[in-house]
Amino acid sequence: MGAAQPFGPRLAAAMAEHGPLCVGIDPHAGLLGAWGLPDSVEGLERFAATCVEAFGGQVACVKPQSAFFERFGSRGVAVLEATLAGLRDAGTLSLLDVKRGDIGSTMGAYADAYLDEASPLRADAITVSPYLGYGSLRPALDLAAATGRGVFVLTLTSNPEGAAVQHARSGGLPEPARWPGESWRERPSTTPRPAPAASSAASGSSWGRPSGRPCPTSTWTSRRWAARCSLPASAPRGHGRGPPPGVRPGARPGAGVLEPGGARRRTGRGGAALDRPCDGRRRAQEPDPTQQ
Ligand SMILES: O=c1ccn([C@@H]2O[C@H](COP(=O)(O)O)[C@@H](O)[C@H]2O)c(=O)[nH]1
Repeated sequence: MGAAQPFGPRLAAAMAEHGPLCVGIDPHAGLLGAWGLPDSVEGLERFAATCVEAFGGQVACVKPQSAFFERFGSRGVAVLEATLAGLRDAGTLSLLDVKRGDIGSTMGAYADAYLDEASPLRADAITVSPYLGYGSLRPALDLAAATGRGVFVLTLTSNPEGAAVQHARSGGLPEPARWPGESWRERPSTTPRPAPAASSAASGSSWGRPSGRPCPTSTWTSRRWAARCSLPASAPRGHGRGPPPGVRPGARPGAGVLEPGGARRRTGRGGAALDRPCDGRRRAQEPDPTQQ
């Protein structure tokens, strides 16, 4: 594989032509019903085909949610294949929302399923979950880079339950990935601060976070998109060239338990000590346990 144009410039071009809108296809039972369609594979097929016809060639990107196709089994997955093919034929970028994340050969198989040029379920980009560690995503990141596809890594999601994990803080051992520059502004100056350029190059991070926005929202998601797409084509993009921002190179992962209520419990030597979940506003007010 070689000459595929990277996804970033392709998305930037699509947005320049059609605007920043990414249309989600989420055919849940209620929506099918509202369209006067049965909650069946036939209804799904009709809904998805209408979306392809309506949005193909009109918007920068379409995001089918895989779960709403998978719930109908192999026939639903066949509709998803047809939907992705229809978008391809229309020249519209597809972002398949599958939120996959696993380790080793399993992650490799997910990558093959969605990012390989020969796969019937290939999309222009997918969503992945970094819960098993950003490095576990490497098979997807590498294949995407090789085939000119994109990988959107979940960081902050819009659901309220996400904060317990996504905003958990470590006790000085490897921390959850942070937005470049986010935590360092809040911390005392004794905290080591990586040089911004080195940090972003090492992490391959390409997201930008608007400052002063403590809570994730759906609107926020589209801002991240815009920030990502406005980066120059030469900027490193999520290829796992190093630890994420806020994680020291060479830092060891370890085990830790997040107790109900947020109390911290170490689970052994080198354990990553997650303490309490918090939202951004509380975090700014609370003392930082790593500085005590
Ligand atoms: O943080 C999030 C939240 C939702 N999604 C996906 O988007 C659609 C629905 O979003 P709404 O906010 O309900 O309109 C669905 O496919 C979710 O899985 C997401 O990707 N990230």
